[in-house]
Amino acid sequence: MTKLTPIQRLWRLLKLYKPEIRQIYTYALVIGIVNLSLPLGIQAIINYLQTGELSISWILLVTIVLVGITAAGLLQVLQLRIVENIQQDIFARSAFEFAFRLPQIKPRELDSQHAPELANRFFDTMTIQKGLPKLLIDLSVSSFQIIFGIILLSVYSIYFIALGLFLGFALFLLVKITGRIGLETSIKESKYKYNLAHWLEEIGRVRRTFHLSQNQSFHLNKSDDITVDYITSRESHFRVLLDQFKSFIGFKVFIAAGILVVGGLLVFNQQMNIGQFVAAEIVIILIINSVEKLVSVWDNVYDVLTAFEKIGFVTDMELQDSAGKSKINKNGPCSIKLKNATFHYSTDNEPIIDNFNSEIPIQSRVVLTGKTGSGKSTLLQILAGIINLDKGEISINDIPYDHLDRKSLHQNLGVVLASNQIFEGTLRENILVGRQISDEKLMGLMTKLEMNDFLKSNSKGLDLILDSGGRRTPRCIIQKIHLARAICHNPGLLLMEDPLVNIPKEERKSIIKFLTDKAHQWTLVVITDEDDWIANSTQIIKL
Ligand SMILES: Nc1ncnc2c1ncn2[C@@H]1O[C@H](COP(=O)(O)OP(=O)(O)OP(=O)(O)O)[C@@H](O)[C@H]1O
Repeated sequence: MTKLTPIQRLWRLLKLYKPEIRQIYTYALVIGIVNLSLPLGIQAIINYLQTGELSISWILLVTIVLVGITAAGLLQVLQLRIVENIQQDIFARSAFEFAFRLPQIKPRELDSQHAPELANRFFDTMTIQKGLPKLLIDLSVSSFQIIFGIILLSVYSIYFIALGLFLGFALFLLVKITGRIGLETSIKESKYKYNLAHWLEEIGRVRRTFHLSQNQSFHLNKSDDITVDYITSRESHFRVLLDQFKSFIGFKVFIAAGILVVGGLLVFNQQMNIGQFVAAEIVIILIINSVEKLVSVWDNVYDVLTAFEKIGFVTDMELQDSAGKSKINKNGPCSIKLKNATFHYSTDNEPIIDNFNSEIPIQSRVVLTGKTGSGKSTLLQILAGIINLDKGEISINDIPYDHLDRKSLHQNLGVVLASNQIFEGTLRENILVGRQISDEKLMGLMTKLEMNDFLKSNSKGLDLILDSGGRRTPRCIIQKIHLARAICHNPGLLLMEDPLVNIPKEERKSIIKFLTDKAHQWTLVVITDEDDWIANSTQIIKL
């Protein structure tokens, strides 16, 4: 997939809001024209005043100028409303994009990434939200103001056209020369900002370790290193901004000098009256203010483009495809075949699973063993359809995984992973994860898993709120929640990674008996080296 540039990403987003942006720009155009009514009105008013008479025309002109200013203000209010709608929409889009994508990203994409850290990039949605009004309103209003101002000035004198052209060309050069380097330095600065946020999260995650080894100041030194990198790159970016600002001061002086000299000479030579001179001065001030706005918006342009780059890193990650159309029956029994299965991680050259063959009949009770690092967890993820083989074939009920509708596989699958999978939510939510199962059935299952004492010990029952990672929940209960989650929907295939290590020995036997009972039609594959599991197994696979 070809990687989009930040500017292409910006265009792609703006295209979604074409009608709204067209409205914003139409209003900007009208505002640009209406704003010129001020200098023109003042010019006419001065001319009238010079006649020494107060007339109806004078009152009419003052009224027109005031109506013009009010109309421009009202149009700006409308612009703000449209931009606010776009901002809210961007937030909602981004929230769903992240929530949808994070669980679906191909494991290969995450081989060298820490998935929770990727969520930090969501905060750049706010940078886009905040930057967009400046980009859409300030940029449009300022640009039209400059264009119309120069057109109006050119009516007064041909010299002003030259001045306008010079200004336009100089601005173009400024953007061309400093734009790319500005974006590069901004992206670099942002990289260190994320590195630091990630490191601070790591300190928070293992805070006890750092608390106990505070004397070593290791965490402070590392924070210091990243902060120095950030400040150095921020300084380079700031220098680009500063260069742009300095160039602007040069333009400002040049333009002011030009208009004062040219305007003054035109008045002396009676090619321009005082009213026109004052009007031209006001137009110039409007132009200079607009240029100033453009320069200050530029910082936002970098921020917004950088934010697109950062968010794009996540949204570019490939998602797991649903693959084929063949479905397996919900709650139906499952047999599995592996033929010359081969897999290697992108960070390793050697395959972890190399030409592996195996057959697992329906209702098997399989124990998966092998020394550490032999690839047991990897094989479990292959069986679950989480990671795809490089070579060879894996099939379930004789349907190759390539042709299998992954959704139907996941509906018929129960998985217990070794890692903690408790999220912040109620006990019920943690077990069901969106499945529709009655409380009565759930309570029956929890009795089987000997969780009644725990349920009785808290007054909230299934509505008990668990912390992220189940910080205040006993490890034994966490493991039982994982188990309940895996079997509550009576799957056809049950894959488990050391599912009972934290459960007291005396309870393990009865849970193993329950899980391996012939009454359950699931096919069970468990990574373990415990004798009780082996004693109840029908097949042992050694890696
Ligand atoms: N996401 C990954 N990216 C790169 N290498 C990985 C990844 N996950 C595992 N590995 C490597 O693959 C090898 C097999 O890992 P795996 O976890 O499958 O083995 P295991 O038999 O389950 O080990 P253990 O019994 O210690 O849990 C190890 O060398 C491990 O370092």
